[in-house]
Amino acid sequence: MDSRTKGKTVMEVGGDGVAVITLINPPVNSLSFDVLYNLKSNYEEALSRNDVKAIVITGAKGKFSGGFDISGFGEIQKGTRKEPKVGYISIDIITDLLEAARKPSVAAIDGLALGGGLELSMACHARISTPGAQLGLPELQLGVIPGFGGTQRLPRLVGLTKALEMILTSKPVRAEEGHSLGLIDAVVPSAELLTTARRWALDIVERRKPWISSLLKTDKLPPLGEAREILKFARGQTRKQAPNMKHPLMCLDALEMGIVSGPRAGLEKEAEVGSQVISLDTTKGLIHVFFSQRGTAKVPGVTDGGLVPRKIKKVAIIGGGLMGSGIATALILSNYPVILKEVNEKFLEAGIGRVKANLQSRVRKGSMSKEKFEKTMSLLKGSLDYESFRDVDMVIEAVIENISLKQQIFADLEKYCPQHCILASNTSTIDLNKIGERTKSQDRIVGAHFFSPAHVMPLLEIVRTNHTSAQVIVDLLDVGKKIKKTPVVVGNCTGFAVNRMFFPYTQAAMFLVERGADPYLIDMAISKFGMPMGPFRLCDLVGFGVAIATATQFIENFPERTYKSMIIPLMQEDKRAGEATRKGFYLYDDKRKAKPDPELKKYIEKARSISGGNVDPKLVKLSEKEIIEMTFFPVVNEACRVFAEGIAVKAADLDIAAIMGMGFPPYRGGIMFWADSMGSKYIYSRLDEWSKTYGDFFKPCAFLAERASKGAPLSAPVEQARSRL
Ligand SMILES: CCCCCCCCC[C@H](O)CC(=O)SCCNC(=O)CCNC(=O)[C@H](O)C(C)(C)COP(=O)(O)OP(=O)(O)OC[C@H]1O[C@@H](n2cnc3c(N)ncnc32)[C@H](O)[C@@H]1OP(=O)(O)O
Ligand SMILES: NC(=O)c1ccc[n+]([C@@H]2O[C@H](COP(=O)([O-])OP(=O)(O)OC[C@H]3O[C@@H](n4cnc5c(N)ncnc54)[C@H](O)[C@@H]3O)[C@@H](O)[C@H]2O)c1
Repeated sequence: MDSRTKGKTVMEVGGDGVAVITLINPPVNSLSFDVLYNLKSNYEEALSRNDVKAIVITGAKGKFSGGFDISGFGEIQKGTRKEPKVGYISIDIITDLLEAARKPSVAAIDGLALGGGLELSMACHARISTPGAQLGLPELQLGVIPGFGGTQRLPRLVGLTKALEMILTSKPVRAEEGHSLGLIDAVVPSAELLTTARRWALDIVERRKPWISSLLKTDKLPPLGEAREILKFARGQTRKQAPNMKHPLMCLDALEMGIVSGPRAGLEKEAEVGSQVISLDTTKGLIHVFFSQRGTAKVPGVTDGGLVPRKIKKVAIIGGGLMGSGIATALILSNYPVILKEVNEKFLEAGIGRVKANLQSRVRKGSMSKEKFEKTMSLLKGSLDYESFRDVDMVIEAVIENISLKQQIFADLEKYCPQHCILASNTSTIDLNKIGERTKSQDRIVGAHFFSPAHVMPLLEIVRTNHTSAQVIVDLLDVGKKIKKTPVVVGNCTGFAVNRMFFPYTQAAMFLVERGADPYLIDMAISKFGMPMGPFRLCDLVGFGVAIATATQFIENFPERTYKSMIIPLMQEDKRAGEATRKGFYLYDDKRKAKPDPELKKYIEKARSISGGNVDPKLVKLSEKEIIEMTFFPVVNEACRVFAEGIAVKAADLDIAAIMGMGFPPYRGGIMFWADSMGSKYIYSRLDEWSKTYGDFFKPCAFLAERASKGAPLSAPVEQARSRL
């Protein structure tokens, strides 16, 4: 393959008169412009050759196609590639050349047919797949819309309601479901895929099988009035669930146009809005997130050295509390045998009970069978001592946040565990060097920082000290992948990356209410911005015990930039400690529904008198934009410090850490991406102004000042910073 081209297709014509065109663009046979233009040439040749009666399209190496090459969108956004004429691929090539051809085509689908891949197959006259195939239109997840006719053909093949479900949720279906929906014509074993597809294609030629153009089907479409009602409902749901995004509604416009005015008009609308969505900021953010998420596992100096992950056969977890039980759940769900150690029978039973409850909730929801539950639980063994640790390959310590206890545990682990065993801690704040101080095993000590609930939250911060070996990082990256977490490798410091970014967020919110802003309006503005909840609701959820423990770490380690608010400690004194006590910033009913509490004022006023601050009329009347900036610019400031210190190697890692660890809205691209959309100069100037009025909590860091002075993006690589990785 020419190194300048991205992928190709090859065509082989068999003695049976079937031309097999294979999509080749590893690793997922994405449809790059090169692949698409090659496909067009192959097709034209197949149509012009007298020895070709029918065509089969398939993908190389067990994958049909993962869809349009997503980097192509980036090229168009950056202007490094000229956008083809609107509708050129979907109408001129896929519809008028392929689907309307006078020779039939069959898609032979193995592995995956996603996005443009599934759309290409839907333009074929039949689809044969293997049992494991995944079929879906996940485009909305990327900020784009199905743009190769998917908005028109999918409803005609599977019905409007199912098509809307598949498109709006971005979730794929398996082959069997695809078959029962009418998306797939036959499911056959892998070894029979091509022969069946060839035969099917010839059967169409010989009229033994129907020659179906999906675009012309109408039997699955509801009557117009009903279709309009269904679409109206879908629009309402979409507005509620994705209020800050335009592209899902634009996608519905294309669907509706096809139903109301016919498929050709629908295709034209799809092409028109498909082209418009590419330049939306939310689309840029989501595409950035797609690649950044995959980039987190690429750690310079670690993953580029040819190291192969060692097999982790057995894991031990110390502490079966909230975190330990969640981590154990995540591991056994991915078939790792786990030993859970606790301090006594009662706590052990409680820990195992929590794991059981985590799995039972899946059984109740129907996502796990009873047999699978039993089998998964059988991977978990309890222990009250270290005897069974003699053959474990990794230990994850998850006991309470107490340095001397953790130090003792690591010293014990060194005695009982084999020499190769990875010694990981789930600490959220403590310096790992301190934890390993009483051992000689610094090279195998690492942080495995899960987020609560550990079996649900997708992020795993892998914390590396100066001594942690590259092999240990590679091993943990592999475990992370196997338990379906997105790992972000960070350096060792108080709070690592996520908690360091989180802290100024809640602190800024406390500062604002002490100076007169309304906490409930702050929460509302931040939810509207796209966070799952505002900082006050979050503090209630986490519990004030954890909030105070974290604050203490920050006050000790970063005193110069910590805003010391007494609101939470004052409430804690009155035994209102958040949602668990039914009282915090909000009051909670039996159903955990939160409602504002007029008594909160009392605590705010008392905290204000302790801190000596005054109500500031400007802060009482903040606009939503100002609330967002005053809470998130301090986060950007801290993210800049984390980046400059080399705690994160890439700004994009902080974007993923913020999205997956803090709930930052993915369509804003992550904290650094969002900051760059506003510009370093603007952020610097705002922080600088606030720091002059309100103090050092807002003071812009040197990195931000430097980038602002050059007008440089915050996400540009740090050349000079001494990377800790
Ligand atoms: C204005 C006119 C422009 C032209 C018209 C455009 C119209 C577009 C029409 C079309 O409807 C749009 C699309 O098709 S958008 C793409 C839709 N497809 C997807 O969203 C699938 C995305 N990929 C995945 O979900 C997963 O990668 C996977 C396919 C399920 C595989 O998962 P797995 O865990 O095995 O591997 P990963 O680590 O995720 O990926 C491996 C590497 O492959 C890269 N990659 C995956 N998919 C694509 C893709 N579609 N385009 C480009 N690259 C892709 C991924 O980045 C990984 O790369 P590495 O370098 O990290 O190895
Ligand atoms: N709670 C969170 O949201 C969260 C998030 C990320 C990380 N963390 C970190 O995870 C760790 C655990 O937190 P948690 O919330 O699960 O605490 P927890 O109090 O719920 O659980 C701790 C458990 O450790 C057990 N334990 C104590 N000493 C032990 C010993 N010597 N051997 C075995 N078990 C022992 C206790 O009996 C208890 O069940 C802490 O370091 C915390 O900072 C917590």
